Amino acid sequence: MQKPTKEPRVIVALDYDDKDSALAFVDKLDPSQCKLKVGKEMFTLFGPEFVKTLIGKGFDVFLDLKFHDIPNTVAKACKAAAELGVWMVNVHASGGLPMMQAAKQAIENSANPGTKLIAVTVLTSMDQEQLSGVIDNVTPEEQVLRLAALTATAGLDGIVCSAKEAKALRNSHSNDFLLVTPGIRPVGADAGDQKRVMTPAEAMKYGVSYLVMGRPITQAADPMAVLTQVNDSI
Ligand SMILES: O=c1ccn([C@@H]2O[C@H](COP(=O)(O)O)[C@@H](O)[C@H]2O)c(=O)[nH]1
Repeated sequence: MQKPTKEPRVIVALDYDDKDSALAFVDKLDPSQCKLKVGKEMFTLFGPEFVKTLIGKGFDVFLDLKFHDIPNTVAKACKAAAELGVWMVNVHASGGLPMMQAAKQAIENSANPGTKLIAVTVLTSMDQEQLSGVIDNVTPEEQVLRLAALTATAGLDGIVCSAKEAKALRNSHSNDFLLVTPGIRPVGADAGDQKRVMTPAEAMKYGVSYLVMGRPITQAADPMAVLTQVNDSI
């Protein structure tokens, strides 16, 4: 009997400045091992065609462009992303309730109404000190919880946050509310510019839905070995 395939929980952030290197890596992967994330760098360099190439290879693609603009503009951008065929797209929750509602409505009215829409809360590169430069008297966790509540009110599918907030979030949001967490670092990995970090196994234990991992995999001497280790650990 064929083994049922489990949905992959790792989203590999393809932050390459060279398309050939990115595709050489992708060609070693199988869509059952991970999903893929295309962010601002690769989208700006290689555009929608690159995203379509990845979708054509059978991968679920998270288009991480973090839209943040007036509702009309964000809604049109989300519609365009959905019609590109991506699995997931995101906006900044700090754009506000009407902006998120407009984005959701635009996806529902698009040719791909099943496209997932999530909202960025507090970037995982921000610690208390950095957040204090933006907003007074609030911890990263308090701000994440507040923006998560706003995102849920808007009816979105979930949020981008750090795994550090997952435990508190699961007290007020069901498992259907997606927690997509960058800042994932295997034990001993370099944190780089990430401040709120956690290991893959710990993050899954606290109820994260998807782990976003870039450099620990793509810049490893053996990226496939790291991805296999992470998948085995969760
Ligand atoms: O809060 C956020 C939102 C998005 N990201 C993105 O995730 C990856 C993380 O890459 P690493 O190399 O594993 O640090 C990257 O594409 C970011 O743009 C984030 O890190 N934090």
